[in-house]
Amino acid sequence: MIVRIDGGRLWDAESGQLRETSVAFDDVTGEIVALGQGLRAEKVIELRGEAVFPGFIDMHVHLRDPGLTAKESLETGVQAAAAGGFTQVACMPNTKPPIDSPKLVADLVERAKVIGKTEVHPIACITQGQAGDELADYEALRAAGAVGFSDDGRGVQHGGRMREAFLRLKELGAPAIIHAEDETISGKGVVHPNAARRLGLLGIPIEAEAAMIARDVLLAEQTGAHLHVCHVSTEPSVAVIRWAKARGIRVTAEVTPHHLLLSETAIKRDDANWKVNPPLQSERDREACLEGFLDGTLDIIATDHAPHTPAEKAQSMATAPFGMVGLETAFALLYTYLVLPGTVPLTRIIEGMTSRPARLFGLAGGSIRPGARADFAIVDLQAERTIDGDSFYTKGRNTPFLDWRIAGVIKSTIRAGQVIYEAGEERLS
Ligand SMILES: NC(=O)N[C@@H](CC(=O)O)C(=O)O
Ligand SMILES: [Zn+2]
Repeated sequence: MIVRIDGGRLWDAESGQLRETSVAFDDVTGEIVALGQGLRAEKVIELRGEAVFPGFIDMHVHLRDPGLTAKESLETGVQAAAAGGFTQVACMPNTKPPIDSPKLVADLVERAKVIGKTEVHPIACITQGQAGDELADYEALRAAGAVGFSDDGRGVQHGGRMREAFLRLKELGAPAIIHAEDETISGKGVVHPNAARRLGLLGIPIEAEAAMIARDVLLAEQTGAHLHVCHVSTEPSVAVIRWAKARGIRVTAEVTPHHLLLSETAIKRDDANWKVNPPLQSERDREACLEGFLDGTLDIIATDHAPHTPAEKAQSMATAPFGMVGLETAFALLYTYLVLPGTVPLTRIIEGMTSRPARLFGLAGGSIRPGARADFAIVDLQAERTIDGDSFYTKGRNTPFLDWRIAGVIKSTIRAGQVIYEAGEERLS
């Protein structure tokens, strides 16, 4: 059946504007058929001036399934994703057991299809069991549906092992997605050294991140593999990536909403909702990330959605796990606090959440044009709300953005021509 969306303002990537026009898609093939006025359709979705963006894509989320489902399950994770306007997410393998076998990859893809909400692209382990030693079977994992490889949650500490991984990934044409952290530098630290001093905690020296990025861009240069750097958070990291790109090294990078919006100066007390890895860094680091995102050094936005239970996060920062939830607040936070004040153009945010991740990782979607997959995030940019954990679809409540005012409410999300989220729908469990 041909379905038409009327009354919306469609995102036009070329002009970077919203345009009052219609779009028609086929809900059987799941593809966009045409844009413009007077399109024939058998069904009409009537909007009231909402913005229609390409479905958002998040290349870094933790769905905690299998094994850690007290924090999140595949069901609640993909519902939270859909509620955030995301039609595709890539999930990290630091589950229990870690995603290091083709069966675990295929299971996630299959189960997500059955749930029928956001599409899930598993990222499989670089090393077996994320133990940092024996390499996983990339070919088999890729064949099962892995979109890339990462030991996220930890960096691969052994440079020689990482070099072997790069050689194999180059052969396969798959990206190495790195959590950059030299643990001999970060040690047992939990926050930026300034916050550590204020609160009597252990600090994470900021060079723990850039030191490993420097190692890996050199390995990527020599091996020719695609290196993708997760959650970049410091000024020297941005400088190293900028240098590597200028040199022609195949490196891409992501930045999170929290590292663009918050710095360690905002941490007022020992509250584990503010504990994340890499940590909130200095104001100077935050500004460098913003600049890096604006000039394209940092390619894409990723949430690093990392749910934990309220009990885990009720602990002191010294012992609570690292991580913040982000799927349901990402777009609105960026829109309200970067776009509306004029700091970042809307087009850069949308590109960082749609077309760029699609292009970098060879995914469907990411643009609104005939023949593209009918993936849409439908957003009321005028509507405002206050961030309230009780309204979340994720099981996680761990965010430092509780009570922040935001503009931009996701009204509905469509993936491959199917409505996968409607504001106010019931929670899955
Ligand atoms: N980012 C975090 O603070 N935590 C992540 C791990 C990670 O992405 O490094 C987690 O799995 O909880
Ligand atoms: Zn990480």
